[in-house]
Amino acid sequence: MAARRPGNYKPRIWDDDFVQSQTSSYVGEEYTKQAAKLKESVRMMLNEKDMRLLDQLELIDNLQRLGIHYHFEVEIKRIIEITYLNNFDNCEELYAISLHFRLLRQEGYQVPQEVFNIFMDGEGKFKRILCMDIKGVLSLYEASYLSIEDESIMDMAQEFSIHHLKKYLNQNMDDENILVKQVSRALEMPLHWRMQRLEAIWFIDNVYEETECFDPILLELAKLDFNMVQALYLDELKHLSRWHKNLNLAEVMGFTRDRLVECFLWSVGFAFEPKYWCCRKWSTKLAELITTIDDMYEIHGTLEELALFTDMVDRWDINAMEQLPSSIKMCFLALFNLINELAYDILKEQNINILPYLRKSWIELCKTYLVDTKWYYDQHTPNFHEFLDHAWVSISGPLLIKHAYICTMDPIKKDDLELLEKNPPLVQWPSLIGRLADDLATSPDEIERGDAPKSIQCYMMETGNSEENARNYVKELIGQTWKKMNKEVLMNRTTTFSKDFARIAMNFARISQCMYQYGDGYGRPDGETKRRILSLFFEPIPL
Ligand SMILES: CC(C)=CCC/C(C)=C/CC/C(C)=C/COP(=O)(O)OP(=O)(O)O
Repeated sequence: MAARRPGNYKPRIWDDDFVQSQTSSYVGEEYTKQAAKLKESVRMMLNEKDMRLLDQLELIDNLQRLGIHYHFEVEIKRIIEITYLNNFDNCEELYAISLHFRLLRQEGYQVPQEVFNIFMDGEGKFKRILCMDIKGVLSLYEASYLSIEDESIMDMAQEFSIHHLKKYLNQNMDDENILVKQVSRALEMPLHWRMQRLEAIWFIDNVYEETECFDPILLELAKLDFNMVQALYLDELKHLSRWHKNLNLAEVMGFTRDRLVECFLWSVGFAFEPKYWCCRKWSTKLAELITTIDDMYEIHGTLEELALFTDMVDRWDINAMEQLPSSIKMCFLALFNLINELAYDILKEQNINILPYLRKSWIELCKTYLVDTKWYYDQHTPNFHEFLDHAWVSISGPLLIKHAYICTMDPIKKDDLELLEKNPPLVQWPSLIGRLADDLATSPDEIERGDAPKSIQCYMMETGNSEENARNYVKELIGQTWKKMNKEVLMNRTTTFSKDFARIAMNFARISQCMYQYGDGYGRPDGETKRRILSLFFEPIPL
């Protein structure tokens, strides 16, 4: 049965010649020394004994927003611990309590929602007078996104703050002041959901200099560090671009999206810190390959070919390859080689054979793709929950998160691997958010191409609701899933994984929401995605 149909994807924007021609001057000892000096000054600030607790929290908040907190993990951990023990009992300021709540929950401390009781009136509502303090309301708004399920005070806080921030924005629409900018951006997407690296550029460019606690040392370090890390990313990208050119898979396949640099953007959103190059390298390669395989199942292969491909992945068997057309043969061999190479690297470095484990996650993904294809041929529209039950796997989140574990953890723990195989909440929730964000953005193109129905269409078919209602429902579900993820990850209830890995897993949700924030930033990468790539990888911040 022939099934090939055009994908109608936009061509790639960045080719290898462009990437290799780029240079950065932010390399070498001179910059390293300058950065080390600045870091020392910041460390002294963090260690200052007489600093007020609130000033310390503001400093941490600014370091995080500026994207340089990763240099000061030990100092930040110590301050947060002290702050938790001191409990902030004497403070009655909305801004401060909310900041305290957000920063502590972010680090996994179980600050109760009742800390906000002092801001409630006799009817159990937030006092109206608070709306005079917009800085405080904004802080409350950001804090409310650190909530978990069944926290009615936090739900009220979110509703209250959204209402008053919108009102403030309407009344100050033409004002250029810093608070207006911050409120407008926050309402678009809360800080807790944002990709950190892009947030750093925005904060450096638009906000920090105008804040009350501005410190030129922090700004200098933030700009310098950003440019030095950008130089590092450029080297990584050159390496990956050479690999991609050599592989030549997307070019030969023809029908698929060719998105190496965009895949690297996903990977930087996943794990931005310089020490995670191994994770960026493998996630970029995997994402490139998954994209090709996703397109193969969705638009290129026939059902017979795809069933055979799935079976070959299941058996990890190159002997059956001859029965496949050459494009699909190439795809299988590329997959086979890449995964064996990763397993070889880990065996070499850590003396663990992770191949059986990697294979399982590929089998899981390909089998899910095949179900999609069968639904497409049978013209079957699953109900919403039937769809979601498998679609959080088909977004490839579980595969990427599990591979990220392998690339970031040393030593890899057998117990962790066994737990990850069961797709614990730490894997499920970020993947589900990725799926829902993708469906919100890609459904118009998918309907036009005649792809299998995704969550929006399944919800509409099942409930008879309009597209707008379906979209609102999906947005609501994203919010609920964040709360579940906060509970599992931040409150550290069931996860035994390290905080670093938990953060990387959560970042899968963040980078997905970022990529699909203004439509399909991956399938159509010539708009906001292009601008983001330029500023993250190719344009240094002027010092
Ligand atoms: C963190 C990291 C490295 C992430 C990489 C994410 C990535 C590029 C995955 C590949 C899978 C994919 C192409 C999803 C979107 O396509 P689609 O909208 O066609 O997906 P669908 O067919 O499943 O709806």
